Amino acid sequence: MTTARTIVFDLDGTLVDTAPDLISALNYILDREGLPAVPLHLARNMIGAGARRLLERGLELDGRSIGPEDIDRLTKDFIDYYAAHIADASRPFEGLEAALDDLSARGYRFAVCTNKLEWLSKRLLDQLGLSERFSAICGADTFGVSKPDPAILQQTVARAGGVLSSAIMVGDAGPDVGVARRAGIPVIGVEFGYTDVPIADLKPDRLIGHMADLPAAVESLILHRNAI
Ligand SMILES: O=C(O)COP(=O)(O)O
Ligand SMILES: [Mg+2]
Repeated sequence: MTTARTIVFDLDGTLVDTAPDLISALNYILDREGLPAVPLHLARNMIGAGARRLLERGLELDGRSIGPEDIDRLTKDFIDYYAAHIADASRPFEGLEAALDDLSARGYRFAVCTNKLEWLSKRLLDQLGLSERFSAICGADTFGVSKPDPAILQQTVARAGGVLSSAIMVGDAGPDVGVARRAGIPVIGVEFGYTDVPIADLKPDRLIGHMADLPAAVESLILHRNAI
């Protein structure tokens, strides 16, 4: 019996359009600190390196740099607020569930590898009714390393019961392409997510502009790999 192939997904900007709730939480903190709000279109591309980094980037926009203790305190407040509003406006990207149905019927299993905290990721996916679809949901605190460290991807695939040699990564930003490259697996980039560097410039193996195109991109990667 062969092990099911594993598709490992990034979460923010890949599975779920989380920017509205993340940026509301950021603006709640900025407002409390007496700083102006960051507009959604600017703030979207600051997502991707975890809550603390998002907050630091938000503060840097106003030329504010604060000490580690203040950042710790603000990060905690940010997470408390975000956790209470995690699925107010966040929704799966269009076509996600149909794409997962299609791929699952073809025998793929799924995992999540995100730089979000694990409990926040599980809470979000629970509230959207998506958790059951994933064999493993791993975040920046699950193994003590975050993307692009390849150890997080290796351990996520293992926790999902898969093997790295038949895994594919799907993501929207530099840490996702980086983690896949360093772990030696193919990567599909999505064009609808959050990234400061255009995803095409990061040269993923395939690029998709809509979730409906995911099954065909996966199959073409597998065909390509089998032909080598
Ligand atoms: O929340 C973040 O900053 C990153 O999350 P992601 O790794 O799922 O994109
Ligand atoms: Mg992302």
